[in-house]
Amino acid sequence: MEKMQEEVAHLEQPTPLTDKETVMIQDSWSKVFEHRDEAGVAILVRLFVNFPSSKQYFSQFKHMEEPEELQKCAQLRTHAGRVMNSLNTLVQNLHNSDKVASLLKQLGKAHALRHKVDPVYFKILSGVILEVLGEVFPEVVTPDVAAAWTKLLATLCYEMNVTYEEVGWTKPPASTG
Ligand code: HEM
Repeated sequence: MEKMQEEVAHLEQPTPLTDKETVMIQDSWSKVFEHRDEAGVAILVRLFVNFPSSKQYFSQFKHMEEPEELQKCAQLRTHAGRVMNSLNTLVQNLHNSDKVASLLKQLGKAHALRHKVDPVYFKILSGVILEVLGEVFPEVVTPDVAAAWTKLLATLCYEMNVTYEEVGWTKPPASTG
């Protein structure tokens, strides 16, 4: 049964990443990014299988259930590539806080205004990213590395919520689709 948090507004702002955390994120990401296609697809398939309501935004696979079928779907693979490339740009710019802020603002605006994605799914996806990376890259994602990633993803979720509030996001009425 799909369980998700109802409320992610008013998350606390995480403290800025330390230099050590930044280096741990960049080093671990470079290893993950060598396998970006498989890693990205594994993360998104896990999201859509474990949290089926997150498929509602994707016309091509919102009714698909089988992981093998989801894995082959072009729209899923395209979004997986976009997620991995956006995270790569974010990770490469961690020393430039203005750039990080503008990347996250752009991401939040597009998902709030164009795709109308409920911000709760950023929190859910963050958990899935940590889970899958920990399983697939256990030597890379040590507890300290996982803690640094947890902080980065919490920052992403916090900034999504700030942007969603700024653009006046309101939850659309529940769909039966
Ligand atoms: C780390 C989190 C995420 C990143 C980096 C990301 C990145 C992107 C990018 C770069 C695009 C294409 C450019 C654009 O339209 O802005 C996109 C499109 C989209 N995203 Fe995300 N996304 C994330 C999370 C999510 C989540 C959690 C959902 C919904 C559950 C979602 C749903 C969509 C949809 C529906 C589109 C349009 C897809 C299409 O046109 O085929 N995204 N995303």
